[in-house]
Amino acid sequence: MNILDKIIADKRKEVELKKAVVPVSQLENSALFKKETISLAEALRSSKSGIIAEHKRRSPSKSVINQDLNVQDVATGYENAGVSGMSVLTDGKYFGGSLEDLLYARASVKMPILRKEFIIDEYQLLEAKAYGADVILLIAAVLEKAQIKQLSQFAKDLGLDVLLEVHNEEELQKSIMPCLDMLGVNNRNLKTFEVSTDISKELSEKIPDDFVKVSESGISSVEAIKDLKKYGYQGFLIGENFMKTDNPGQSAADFIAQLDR
Ligand SMILES: O=C(O)c1ccccc1NCC(=O)[C@H](O)[C@H](O)COP(=O)(O)O
Repeated sequence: MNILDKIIADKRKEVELKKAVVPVSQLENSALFKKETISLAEALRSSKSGIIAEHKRRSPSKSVINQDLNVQDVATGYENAGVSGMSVLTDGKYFGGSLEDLLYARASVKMPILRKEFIIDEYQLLEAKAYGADVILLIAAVLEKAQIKQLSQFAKDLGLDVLLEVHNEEELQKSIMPCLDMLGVNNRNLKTFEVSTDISKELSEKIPDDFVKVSESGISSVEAIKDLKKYGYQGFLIGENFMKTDNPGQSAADFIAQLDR
């Protein structure tokens, strides 16, 4: 079984357990559930940097990245640096994240926040809303076309933006549908961990212009972003490059200063 299949198998069990412990009504009655969301797609359309900076403690491909920081400091640092949005990994087993991380990030910043999770069930979208997310990720590699349609429509009904992630043309072709806001190309093959921004470049012309294009993973240089902008990308999801430093906010600020030069 590859890592993605393992993550999804665990996620199915986790979601069923959570449903038994925290009823939907509890999520719907939370204060944040009623909060208006902020659109990441809009922020990316109007923003110069387009950086979506991620909070990521560890990962299956890199093991530990940084376990010593608190999420509020990371979030505030990113916002002060001028990123367009933040991504918070909420998976515990493989990434060391949690829904509490999302809650603390939400309490610290006003910018759009993406719940970075392996979404397979509407329940997780209710959780995303209840814990303060503005955006959710759907991964085409683990969802049928009908599920993408159902989950993205449910997210839109909750006022959440939808970022749909693909890694090849087949995933892209099955995923193009109106209720998505952003189309992300993951430069990391989640089955082999191979990383190359060439896949973002290859798929760029096949993504219709009405979607905001986001390039995800393995981005560590300003030159890579300048290059990807030529292919129409407006969003750039960066995790490890900032999180591996002692001060991710400062690292993002230095990066954005170079982009502006
Ligand atoms: O990062 C991994 O190793 C990984 C493995 C399996 C599934 C997902 C994985 N990452 C999630 C992400 O999409 C990245 O955290 C995100 O795009 C940022 O990537 P990076 O800038 O390379 O940290």
